[in-house]
Amino acid sequence: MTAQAPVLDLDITGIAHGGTFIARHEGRVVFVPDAIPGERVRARIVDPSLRLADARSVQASGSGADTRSFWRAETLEVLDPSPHRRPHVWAEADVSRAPEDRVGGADLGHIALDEQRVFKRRVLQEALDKFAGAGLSAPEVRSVDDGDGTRWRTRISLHVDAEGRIGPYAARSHRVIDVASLPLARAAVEQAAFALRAQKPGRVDLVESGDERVHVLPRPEGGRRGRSETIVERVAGRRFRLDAGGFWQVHPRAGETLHAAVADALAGRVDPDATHFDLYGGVGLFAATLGEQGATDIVTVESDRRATEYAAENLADLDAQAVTARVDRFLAGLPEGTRAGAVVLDPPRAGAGRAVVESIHGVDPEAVVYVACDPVALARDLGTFRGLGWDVSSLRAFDLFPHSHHFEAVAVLTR
Ligand SMILES: C[S@@+](CC[C@H](N)C(=O)[O-])C[C@H]1O[C@@H](n2cnc3c(N)ncnc32)[C@H](O)[C@@H]1O
Repeated sequence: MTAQAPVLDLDITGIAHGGTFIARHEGRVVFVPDAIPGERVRARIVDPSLRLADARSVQASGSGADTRSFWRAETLEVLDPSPHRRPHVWAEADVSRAPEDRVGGADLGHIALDEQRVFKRRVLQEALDKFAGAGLSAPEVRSVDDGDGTRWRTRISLHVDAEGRIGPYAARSHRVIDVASLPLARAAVEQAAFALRAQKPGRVDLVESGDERVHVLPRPEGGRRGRSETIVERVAGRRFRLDAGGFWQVHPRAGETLHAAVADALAGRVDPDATHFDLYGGVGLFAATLGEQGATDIVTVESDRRATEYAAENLADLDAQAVTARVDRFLAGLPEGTRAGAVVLDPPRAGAGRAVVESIHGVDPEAVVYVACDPVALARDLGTFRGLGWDVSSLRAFDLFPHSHHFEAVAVLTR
């Protein structure tokens, strides 16, 4: 018999973290992209090892051939569309194209913008309920401008394949797709992307800096990632110098939005005599916020040496120390009895983790301000803080990644 992937008609009942949606088939969870809760879709199961014969035997016996608790699928056709469905904001990601030809990176772009934010809030609420303990309410995920959610990406990565094709990858694949538009990219970034010629296979990053110049950073396969040129970003009147290829938030309003949220959280909580910590500090954005709020003794900790060097320069007018270290090791090495004023942390997607949360608890700060880019990691870490006696005194969320499942949250913890 020819192996053939099963096609099923599925009712979409929920949204999962990561930009896919949830259906159930005979009790098993099926993750389905390009769908919306309330819809009925025709979808093909894509787990490579699962073929029609296996699926039938699983269905017939209720056990046996496939023991995984979930399947993955791809939407072939929307049978009963949601009122929130829109033509995809990126034509090359639309459900009308073959699944393998749909670009990735805009996994909510088929949903009305306001409703995307409702779904993001739901994802945060479900993560809080599951991992952070009872009684926390997810806030509204607020828009940071009144636009249509396009033209915000100051940073994009394109890929170059062996045939010299340049473009984004297809969703959940490493196949380069030729596209006629990059609607989430800033206009100048899109223009620079379409002007690219003859790149070596690998990746090409494009970065629009605060002065609206676009920098092209080729990253050929096997090439060493060297230093790139220095760029300047501006937040609340302060200049931040950084490596063009180094970390900086992607949305042009992100720096101001998060700086303002952290400043609100810190207001009245900065004791000028205490030592304050900016953990996962990058080039010093929130160390500067601490300084603006009256901190006079600030330590910013970051594992990337280049970023720390820039942080030292960027914060030269403040009494700030920029340390290159892994946060877990840095905190574990603090002298016994160290006490902190406020701690700001902005970890990568994996979150801070139990050991770091316990170390922060150990320095007994006045307040902890947690800037999060992953709702599940945030919820886990909030659960750990709450288990140690901390309260979540405020939680805000910002839609800094329209048309994708990502967003940022800022939590304040006090005791
Ligand atoms: C989400 S970024 C935040 C950067 C900065 N707060 C900002 O807003 O520009 C996370 C930063 O943590 C750094 N990082 C990742 N893992 C780390 C670790 N274990 N210890 C210290 N820094 C780490 C990354 O290099 C990155 O600069």
